[in-house]
Amino acid sequence: MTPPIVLDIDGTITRGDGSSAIDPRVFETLREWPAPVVIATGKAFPYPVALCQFVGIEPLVIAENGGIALAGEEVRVTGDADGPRTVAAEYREAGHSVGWGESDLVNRWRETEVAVNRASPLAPLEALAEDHGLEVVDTGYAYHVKDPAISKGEGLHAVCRVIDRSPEEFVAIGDSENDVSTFEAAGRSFAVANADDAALAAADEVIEGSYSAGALSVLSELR
Ligand SMILES: O=C(O)COP(=O)(O)O
Ligand SMILES: [Mg+2]
Repeated sequence: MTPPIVLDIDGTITRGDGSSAIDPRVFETLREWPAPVVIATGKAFPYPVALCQFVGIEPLVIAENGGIALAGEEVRVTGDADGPRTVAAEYREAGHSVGWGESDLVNRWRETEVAVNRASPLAPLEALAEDHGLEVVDTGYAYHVKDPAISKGEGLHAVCRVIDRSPEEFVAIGDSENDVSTFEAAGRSFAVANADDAALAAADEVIEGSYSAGALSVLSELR
C-alpha cells in the first residue's frame, strides 16, 4: 500500500536552481498519489493552499512551521504573531532590515511568526527572540522567529486527528531543521542530499539525490 506522505516545499520539491521553483514533475506525482498528501512548510498559509489547488489535490496543509494547520473544514491557528512582530520592530529599531523590500510578500499573510531574510544578521535577531521567549529557526531560506512550542510535527498530529490517520503511517521528506519534528512524528523519514546537518542527523534515511530529483526518486520507490 502506498503510504500517506508529508512533504516540505523549499529545498525538497524545488529544482535546486537557487529559486523557489517547484519541479513540474512533482505536480503530476502528487496529483496521482493514492493516499493523503500533507504539504508542511515554513511558508505563509496561502502558498501551500494555492499549491494544492493548482495541483488538484485536497488541501492538507501545515504552514508557518506548524502555526497554521488545515484539514477538512478546520483551520487551526496556534497563537498569534504579536511576539515575533515585536521582535521584528526591535530588530528594525536596532538598524537591521527584515529584508524583503516594500511589498514583503514573505510576511504579508503571515499570522503566527515573522520571517527574516538570511542576508540580515542572525545574532541580534536571536538575542531579541530570546528576550521574548521565542526562537529563530534557520530553514536555509529564511530565519523564522517563532514560538518554540509550535512545530510542523505537532501540526502533523493536528491534521491526523482531523483526517483520522496516525502520523506513524506517514513518510516524511524534507531538507532542514524545520523538518526534524516531522521526521520524528512520521513513521519513516527521508532527508534529501542537500539537507542541513540537523535534517541529515534526524532522518531515518538520506537520499542520494538532491532537491526534487531526490524527493521524486523516493516517491517513485514508495509507489
Ligand atoms: O519558508 C521557508 O523558509 C522554508 O520553507 P519550507 O519549510 O517549505 O522549506
Ligand atoms: Mg525546506
